[in-house]
Amino acid sequence: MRVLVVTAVEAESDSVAAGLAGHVASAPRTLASGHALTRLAVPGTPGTGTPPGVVDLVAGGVGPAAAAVAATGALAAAPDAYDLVVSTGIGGGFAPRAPLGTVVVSDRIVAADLGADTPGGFVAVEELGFGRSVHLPPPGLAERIAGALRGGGQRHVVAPALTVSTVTGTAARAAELIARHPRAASEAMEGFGVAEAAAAHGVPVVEVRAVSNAVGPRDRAAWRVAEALDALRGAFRLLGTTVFLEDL
Ligand SMILES: O=C(O)c1cccc(C(=O)CC[C@H]2O[C@@H](n3cnc4c(=O)[nH]cnc43)[C@H](O)[C@@H]2O)c1
Repeated sequence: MRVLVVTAVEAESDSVAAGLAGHVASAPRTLASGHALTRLAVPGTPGTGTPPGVVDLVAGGVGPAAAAVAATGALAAAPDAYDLVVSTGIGGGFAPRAPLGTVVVSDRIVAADLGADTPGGFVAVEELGFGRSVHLPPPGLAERIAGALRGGGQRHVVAPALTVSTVTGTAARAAELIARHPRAASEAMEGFGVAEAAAAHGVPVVEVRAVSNAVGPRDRAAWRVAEALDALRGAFRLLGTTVFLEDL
């Protein structure tokens, strides 16, 4: 399978690369968007019929717009080159569903603040008649990814992944989001941007987040980024030997 993996920062894409055991990395090439794309050739498993895979990595920057630009740069540079796009990196977790270190696999990718604030509360963009705020991964993909993580003992949850442009910093905001999205497990800033680019190019998308902090009152001291990056590496180690080498 040919997979495009979009992260926000290099530390996240480095964790993904470290997890894809046995890969052979090419020298980075620069996309027209200015982003560096690194290609990993992931060997198949001889004698099992598992084909080799290709994973391209791009660190596109923080936020949905930057992520959309980077994903579009890679997708437009190689039309029909990808079977799947993955938005991944660290993210906030909604307690109690996603404690620190949990890997959240999206069954929905939601732009949680795309809409209008009104006296009656938030109105999503589709209710305003201007488009969409939800993208869905292919049926069954999140469960297949979860199966690979479960097999490797990685703590994980299949749930909606929220995308915001402003990191939640209060309990009230966290409560507002979970009231609108009761099953949500993660909050990050790039997923929906990557999903929009993938949809525009007709390529399936999924989001995979490793929880670095609790969504709620701002407490930077409580963030556990290194642990989350390690969980991300572990998740992609498992995915690189199973899901990423299968056909969608
Ligand atoms: O609150 C701060 O002072 C602060 C300082 C530096 C960076 C941040 C970020 O929020 C980094 C956002 C970056 O990390 C992802 N991320 C991780 N946890 C969350 C979260 O709880 N909510 C949203 N995004 C999160 C995100 O995808 C970005 O790439 C804050």
